[in-house]
Amino acid sequence: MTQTIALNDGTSIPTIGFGTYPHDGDDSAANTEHALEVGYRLIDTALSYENEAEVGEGLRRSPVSRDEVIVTTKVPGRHHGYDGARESFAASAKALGLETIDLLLIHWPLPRLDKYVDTWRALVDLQKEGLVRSIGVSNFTPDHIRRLQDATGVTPAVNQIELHPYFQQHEQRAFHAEHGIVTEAWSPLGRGGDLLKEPTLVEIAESLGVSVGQVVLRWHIEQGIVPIPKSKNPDRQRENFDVFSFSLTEDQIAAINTLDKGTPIWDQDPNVYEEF
Ligand SMILES: NC(=O)C1=CN([C@@H]2O[C@H](COP(=O)(O)OP(=O)(O)OC[C@H]3O[C@@H](n4cnc5c(N)ncnc54)[C@H](OP(=O)(O)O)[C@@H]3O)[C@@H](O)[C@H]2O)C=CC1
Ligand SMILES: O=C(O)C(=O)[C@@H](O)[C@H](O)C(=O)CO
Repeated sequence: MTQTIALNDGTSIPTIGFGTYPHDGDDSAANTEHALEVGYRLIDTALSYENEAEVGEGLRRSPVSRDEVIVTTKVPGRHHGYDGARESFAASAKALGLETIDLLLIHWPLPRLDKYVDTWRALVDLQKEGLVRSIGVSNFTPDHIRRLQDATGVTPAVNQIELHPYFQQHEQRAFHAEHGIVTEAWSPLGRGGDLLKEPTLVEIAESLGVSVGQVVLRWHIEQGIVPIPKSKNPDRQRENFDVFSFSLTEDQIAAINTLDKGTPIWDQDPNVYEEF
């Protein structure tokens, strides 16, 4: 059975999800279908990924029942504002072929536009209307989240942020813990780069007889962080989900915690980064 983590709105989500961007021209439908076969029950997409139709097709092809799957999508910068966010929801739902979306996030805050609070008001209403089950944000700093709370009284259920052993985001996570926000980790494997060759991780992986990727994902899960690894490779999709039959010791977690460089791998500061 899928392990889950509670959200602050009374629902829950699986402790690991499946990222779907980018699939490099591959068949997102086949990837989604295979991910469901492997056992993933949390699927991450976005209007901007331009693959919602294929993700929806994968859901329909799969024998896994719709109500077992949490489908996440996101409102991009070009749809910020109250009406824009509602239009974004409608476009995503249509593309996915779904009447309701399980988790809708604001993709980036784009503070210069100063529309993320109105965008949030739309998500709050969509949730009240039963069109969206849970609502959250992505790439929001504590200041951005405080503004949402002050304006609406509604705290996001989730904040999806870059998070891996090289960028551990301790302050942001402490803020989330204080406010009952679940942290989702994008690029949990550092996009398969140098992180997976890191000697400390290689040593831990060898001692446990698992892969470095599995160690990294287990590190997330053991700290209550929900990783959403992406893979277009069926074997790696399976490997990344196979992280529930071993655990890390406190010493191993402490050793991984020393790897934090304190800076993101990509130059995407949420205070200034704009993606439309
Ligand atoms: N909210 C946001 O702003 C953002 C959200 N996201 C979401 O997060 C998801 C994951 O992040 P992403 O940036 O893709 O990075 P990941 O850290 O998930 O890394 C994906 C890369 O690692 C490779 N890989 C996957 N599994 C393994 C493994 N076990 N061993 C070695 N290499 C592996 C993949 O290659 P291959 O496919 O060949 O296996 C791919 O190149 C995205 O798909 C998207 O859904 C991502 C960025 C920003
Ligand atoms: O993948 C996403 O969700 C994004 O927000 C992208 O911006 C991603 O970070 C990227 O590909 C940047 O080059």
